[in-house]
Amino acid sequence: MSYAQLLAEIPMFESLGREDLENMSSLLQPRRFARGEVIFHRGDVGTALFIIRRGQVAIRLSSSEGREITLALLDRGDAFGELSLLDGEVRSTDAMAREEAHLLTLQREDFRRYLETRPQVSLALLANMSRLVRRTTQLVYDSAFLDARSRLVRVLLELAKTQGKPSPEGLAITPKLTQSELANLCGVTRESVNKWLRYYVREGMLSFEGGQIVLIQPERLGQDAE
Ligand SMILES: Nc1ncnc2c1ncn2[C@@H]1O[C@@H]2COP(=O)(O)O[C@H]2[C@H]1O
Repeated sequence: MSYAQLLAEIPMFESLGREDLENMSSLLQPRRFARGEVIFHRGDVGTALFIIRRGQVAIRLSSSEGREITLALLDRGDAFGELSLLDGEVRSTDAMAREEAHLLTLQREDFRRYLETRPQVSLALLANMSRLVRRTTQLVYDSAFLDARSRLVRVLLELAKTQGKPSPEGLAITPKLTQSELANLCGVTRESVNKWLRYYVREGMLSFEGGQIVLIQPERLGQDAE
């Protein structure tokens, strides 16, 4: 698939016409990262926007004692690294390739030129940033008001909504997540995740298929954690 076709699938650039897409394609640089490789660190200077062609990228924060929170799991067609290009500050998070990742970069000046000359791209970017602020607010709400079980359920339901695929038993969460990764996404301990996953398997609301979590009865799961 050509770069222009991929760009046309990205909500931020979907308003661009064919000529703009071809033009932007010619400005993209391919970059490959091995599984587990760091794409950038929090605090690095941001010089480019990243677009995912293949693979999965985790947007993460880590503490000096080695604790981690995963803010988002991104895959094909997602773009990241826009914040530092907009405000000129350093990278706000770490980004790491969860599996071999084929990325494209668009340099800051080129990205900004599209924002300045194509209002639809700026509006789509604002919509994207609104979602990001909402998700971050939700994260603050969850950490302040929800217990471990409800946070786990909320993250499972969100993953199923954004990255779920129908499976024979229910709705499979496509990224294969270890319990530690799930714990990092929920901001709870791995032990809690283990305890509640086993509970929901026993209750018949959840199962595992080839390493993927399957929500058998998402509605019941949602009601259970309310
Ligand atoms: N809370 C968040 N949820 C999802 N993505 C984020 C969040 N915070 C930052 N990012 C992305 O991670 C990137 C890190 O580098 P930037 O700060 O340049 O741009 C950031 C956004 O693209």
